[in-house]
Amino acid sequence: MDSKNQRSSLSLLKRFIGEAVSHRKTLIIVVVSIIGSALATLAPPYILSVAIDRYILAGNYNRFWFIALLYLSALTAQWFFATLQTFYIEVFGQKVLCDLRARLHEKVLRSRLEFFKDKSTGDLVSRIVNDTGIVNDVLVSGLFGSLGSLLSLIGIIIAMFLLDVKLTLVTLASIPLMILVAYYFGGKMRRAYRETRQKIAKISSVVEESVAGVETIRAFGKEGEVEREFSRVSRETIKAYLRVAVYMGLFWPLMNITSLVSVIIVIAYGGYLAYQGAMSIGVVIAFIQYAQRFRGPINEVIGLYDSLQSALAALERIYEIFDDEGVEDYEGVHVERLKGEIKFDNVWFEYEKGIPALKGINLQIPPASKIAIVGRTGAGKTTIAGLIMRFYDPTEGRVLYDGVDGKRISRKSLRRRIGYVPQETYLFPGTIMENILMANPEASEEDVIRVCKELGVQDFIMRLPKGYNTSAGEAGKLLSVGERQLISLARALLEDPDIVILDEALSSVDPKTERLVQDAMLKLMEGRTSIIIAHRLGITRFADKVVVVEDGRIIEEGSPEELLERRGHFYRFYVSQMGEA
Ligand SMILES: Nc1ncnc2c1ncn2[C@@H]1O[C@H](COP(=O)(O)OP(=O)(O)OP(=O)(O)O)[C@@H](O)[C@H]1O
Repeated sequence: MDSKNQRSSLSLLKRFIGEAVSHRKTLIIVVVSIIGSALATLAPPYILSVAIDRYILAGNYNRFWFIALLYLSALTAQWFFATLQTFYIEVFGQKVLCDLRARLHEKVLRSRLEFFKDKSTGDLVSRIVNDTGIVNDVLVSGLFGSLGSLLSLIGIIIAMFLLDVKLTLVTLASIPLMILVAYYFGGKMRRAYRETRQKIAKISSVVEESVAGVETIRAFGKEGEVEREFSRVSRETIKAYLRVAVYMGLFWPLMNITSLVSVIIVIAYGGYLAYQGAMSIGVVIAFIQYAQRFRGPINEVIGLYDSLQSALAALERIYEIFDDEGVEDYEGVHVERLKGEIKFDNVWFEYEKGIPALKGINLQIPPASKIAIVGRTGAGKTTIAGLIMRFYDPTEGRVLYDGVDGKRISRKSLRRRIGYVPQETYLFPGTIMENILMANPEASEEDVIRVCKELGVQDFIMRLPKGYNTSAGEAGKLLSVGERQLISLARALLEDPDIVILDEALSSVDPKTERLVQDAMLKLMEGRTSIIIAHRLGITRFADKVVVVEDGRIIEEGSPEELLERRGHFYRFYVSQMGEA
């Protein structure tokens, strides 16, 4: 890592810690329990040495109960603080994690749509779920665990020095060996373990892809290839797990043996000193116990160092989302109701710099009028709708609502007044009832039923296994595109908007449902400013005005009759579509 990277990692870490310490109360309990735990670890070996020297070897049994009780209390304290530490580190970690995830999720929901363009869903999910998990494991649990370990290690060394300097120096000679083993074999073990997680993620993604693409896979007869890919990944996973088993098998026994080296040193040298009368047996036994306690902390601290890189990388991916500036602002005046006049005033719009999708659109939509937008694929119809919803703001020019620049109106309140019926209806998790109710928090279940009856949606909802209480997941499988769009229409009607935007479903709908959809659309449009993105031109006969868009420009506009008479672009579209029909 170069120094610039190191500096930015350090600032990321500082920023993270700065945010994490806001959970002050839990943090204080954690710190107290870590200190308590480190101190409590030191006591038992010392008490044992006193018990041996002053009581057992001295034959002083009448007050032995006292030292035994002390020993028991020290063990209890050790247990108590260790439990407290484990639990509260987890509490603290989960609080930080929950916070981080909630903020990330909120940020994603508030991001401008441009933000999603260069990110896959999988990538975002992984940042919000996995990366935050890694950060919590390493930077919260790992860091605190290591802090505790380091504290115990320092405590142990100080206690040993206080007992005997020479024996301490000799015992410490085995520490470099332990560090070497923990670093080399432990590192290999941890890397192998990380690989197993990657392999498992790979298996999940293969399964996910084959479930999502099952129809395409069958249509192209690619089952064999997908199966082979799956078994290849499965075999790699097995190999990765076996590698972990080998390194685990090597590492822990080796670590035990290395720590026994220090014990042997203590027994040999300490025993020699005791034999010469320069040291008591109790102190030798305390040393043996201390020496055995090196192993855990050393492994933990080196483990943290090892996983720090991946945690910092995860932290970087997390803050990349936080620092993306493309957030939708919800500022501006709040509108309760709109008359519904919309005006496009020389509107230009670019998704990508230098490539305009709309090129100087001028369009006047009077209140309660019906406008049909037609044009070839990619002409800019959906973009016009997106600008009315303020999913995007014009690169140049203005969109005015009742004469007020859209940029001055709060997006939330504006959208609340616009009913949007997309081509593909998204059903939220929950029941059909909840799915329609969400459009208007003030509406009751009776309102939903009334609206559904009005739109002629009631019949097919009642045919679902549990009627309105059918889950969206189940309903989604049972309903056709047209029927789902009807639910969307019911939602929009319940919202009682001033402006409606209808993106007609492209997929072929059976004549009966098509009739229902059309009637429902007309009902929704009644008395409201309506913008219909018309793919099938039949619906344009209900429009006051038809606007033909091509390559981001309006190339023709007028009433449907006028345009048919003019025998221009609209006429040619119409004739070719009717001809196909
Ligand atoms: N998110 C986007 N990022 C970049 N370019 C886009 C994006 N969405 C649309 N475009 C481009 O903007 C232009 C207009 O697209 P738009 O979706 O508005 O057309 P449309 O008339 O609605 O087409 P369709 O009938 O296929 O829905 C197209 O050239 C399209 O490639």
